[in-house]
Order: sequence, then C-alpha cells, then structure tokens
Amino acid sequence: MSQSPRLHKNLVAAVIEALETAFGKGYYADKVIERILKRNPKWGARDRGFIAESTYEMVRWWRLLWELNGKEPSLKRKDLYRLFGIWWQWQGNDLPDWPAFDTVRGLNVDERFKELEADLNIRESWPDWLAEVASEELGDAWPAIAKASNIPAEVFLRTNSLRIDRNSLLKQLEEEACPARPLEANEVGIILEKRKNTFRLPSFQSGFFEVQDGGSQMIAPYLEVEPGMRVIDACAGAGGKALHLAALMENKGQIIAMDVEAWKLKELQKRARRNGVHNIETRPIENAKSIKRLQDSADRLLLDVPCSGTGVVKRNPDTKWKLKPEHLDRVRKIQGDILEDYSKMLKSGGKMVYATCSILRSENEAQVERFLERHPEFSLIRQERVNPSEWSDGFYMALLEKA
Ligand SMILES: C[S@@+](CC[C@H](N)C(=O)[O-])C[C@H]1O[C@@H](n2cnc3c(N)ncnc32)[C@H](O)[C@@H]1O
Repeated sequence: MSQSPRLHKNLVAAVIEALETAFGKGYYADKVIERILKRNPKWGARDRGFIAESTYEMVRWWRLLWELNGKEPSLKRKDLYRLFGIWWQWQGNDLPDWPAFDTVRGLNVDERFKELEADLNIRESWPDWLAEVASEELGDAWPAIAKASNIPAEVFLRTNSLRIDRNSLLKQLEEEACPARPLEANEVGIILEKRKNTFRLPSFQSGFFEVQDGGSQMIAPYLEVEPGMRVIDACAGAGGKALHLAALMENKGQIIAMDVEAWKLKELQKRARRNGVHNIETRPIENAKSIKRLQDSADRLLLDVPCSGTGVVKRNPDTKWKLKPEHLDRVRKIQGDILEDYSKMLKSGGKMVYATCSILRSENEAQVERFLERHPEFSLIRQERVNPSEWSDGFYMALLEKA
C-alpha cells in the first residue's frame, strides 16, 4: 500500500488556479493564494497549508519542473495538471487514478532529473539571464546562493520593545501555542519553531511584535539613531524599519516617513497605532519639492531603496520569473537618483544608511562607490552584505557620514 498523502480534487484544482493566475496575470503568489483562501473560508488549516505550500513550491521549481516535463511552459489546464503530477512524483509520492494524471503517471522523474542536474540554472531553477548576471557579479558565491534561495524562509518576529521584552513575549507565544526561540543576532528577534499565521494571536493584536525578517532587523540599528533625533525614512513603505527606528528611539524625537506610494504610508499609520508609536509623521512624496523642503534637516537618513528583491527569493520565489532585465535597469537608475537627490536632506555631520534586499553588487557596493566618487563630502563608515546562503534573507547596508 502506498504511503503517499491523499490528494483532494478541489485542493489540487485550487493550486492549478493559483498557478494559472500568478503566471497568467502576473500577480504575486501570496496575493493569489490569499484571494483563493478568502473565497473558501470553510477549508481547514491543513487544506489551506496544502494549497499555499504546493503553490509556492511549484512556483519555486517552475523552470526545473518544465524541464523535467520536456516542454515549454504553458498555462493550459491539462499541462498544469501534468506539471503537478511531475512535482508530486518528484517528491516520491504516487499519483491517484484521476484521468488528469493519465499521461504522467509512472514517469521516471528521477532519471530525467539525472540527465539535467549538471546544469546549475536548471537544477536550481533560475532563468538563464538572471543566473548569468548573478554569476558575473557574485563569482564563486553564486552556486551556494542559487541553492539556498530555494529553501523556504523561516518566520522571524521582531519584539516591539516599546510594549514588551523578548523573554516575556516568548512566554506569551508559548501560551498561545506558538512556540518560538530567540534570534541570536540581536536582542529583539524571534524565530518561530513552526510556520504559523500570527496575525490573529492576541500578542500580535496587542502590538507586541511585528513579522520582520532577521536580516531586515539589522538595518535600523545600523543607522545609530538616538532618542530625540530627527530621522527621515525616505522609502518607508508600510514602515517595517520606521517602526523599528521608533522603538530604538524610545518614541522620542521625530521620524518623518516618506514614500511615493501614499497608500503604504496609511498602512504604516495603522501599524504605528498598534505598536504604540507616537513619533512618526508620514509625508507622501508628491514631487521634487517634498524633498527640497527638507534639505539639510536630518540627523539620520534611511534610504531603504526599491530593488530587484533578489535577496528575498526564499520568501518570494515569483521574483525569479517576474523580474526582467529592463526592470533591473530601471531599479538601478532609481537607486542612483534616490542617492543623489535624497542625500541632500541630511545635515552636515549626519549619517545615512543605504540598504537593499538585493544580492547584486550593481545595486549595492557599486551604487555606493559611484555616489562617493561624485560626493567627496560623504565617507563610508562601514558596509555589510549578508547572503541568503547564510542565516536569513539576503540584504546589504552601508553607513555613510556627511562631513
Ligand atoms: C524596499 S521598499 C521599503 C520597505 C520599507 N522600508 C520597510 O521596511 O517596510 C522600497 C520602497 O520605496 C518606495 N519607492 C519607490 N520609488 C521611490 C522613490 N522614488 N522615492 C521614495 N520611495 C520610493 C516603494 O514604494 C517602496 O515602498
């Protein structure tokens, strides 16, 4: 008798629909899954987990699966069922006797894998163009990064030190059936023992923590803020790092959180209320004047710029397929412009952090080098890059000082 987990037709159909929508309409898998699950509130935790994990895994291994199939990618239902069949068998499972799997049942997936595995781009499932860019920029570090980026990320929390200390939060999480352990890299990070939706926990609703990758938790402390300072977070988005800055500043002083997308700042305001943060003022960037008005005004400036997202592929496997060369060129240009224009907001003697969640040198060290060549009034204090092959997502940060 087979030990394979049992497949349910409606759940497999949901996975097929999620893939069709994610690749057909260009939406991110997490949004597509969220919508499908919302439409079907009666599914239990296990069913929801099956749909989410299967979709993520098939997105992650998209190229490899099509290579195993020996065909160009297609979004026809019958082809997606075939692909699901390949994925299911590749994990050592047997397929049920559904007609949709008739053409793929019993295929020797392992043998086919052996024929293909010498090619790193296929084996680790990356598009050739992006693997080439990464290999050129990262050299010997690339194969380990290519591999590690396929390991699903752990769930990290950041204790909101304005409301609670880490040990008390760990105890409360235990009581809420959400066991976790401390992150060694800092004093506020927590790693969940098991993936879990934490947003319904009373501890979350009380503002005791935010979900934030461990690597991302290293960026706000890098800016060396102190209570009472005037800090500008110029690409604040929904405020992951702005909230952390507020906690480090003990709610004292002023944080001006800016972004070109006003709706993200609205989300930030909601999170700030839950976190008990009072020192953040949000300001949408409407035009060049929004920046000019703040010239020479900040003690500290955070530029957490838009980037390729190549450091967070563990979390967003879609990035491998959605990112295109022209998009990469565009973000590099925006990063250069942001450094050039926004750095003017910093006072003399002030410090600024340039940060990305990219693994690429061209978005990281090379941007900072070019900026420093044009601006001798700035100097580099230190920089750090963590690759996804280490302990978290990939990220880069550089601390600069203005004379
Ligand atoms: C990496 S995300 C920021 C994440 C955020 N700091 C956090 O910790 O949650 C980059 C942000 O830059 C914003 N952005 C894009 N172009 C921008 C520009 N020209 N000026 C300011 N922000 C910009 C995006 O809307 C996005 O929210």
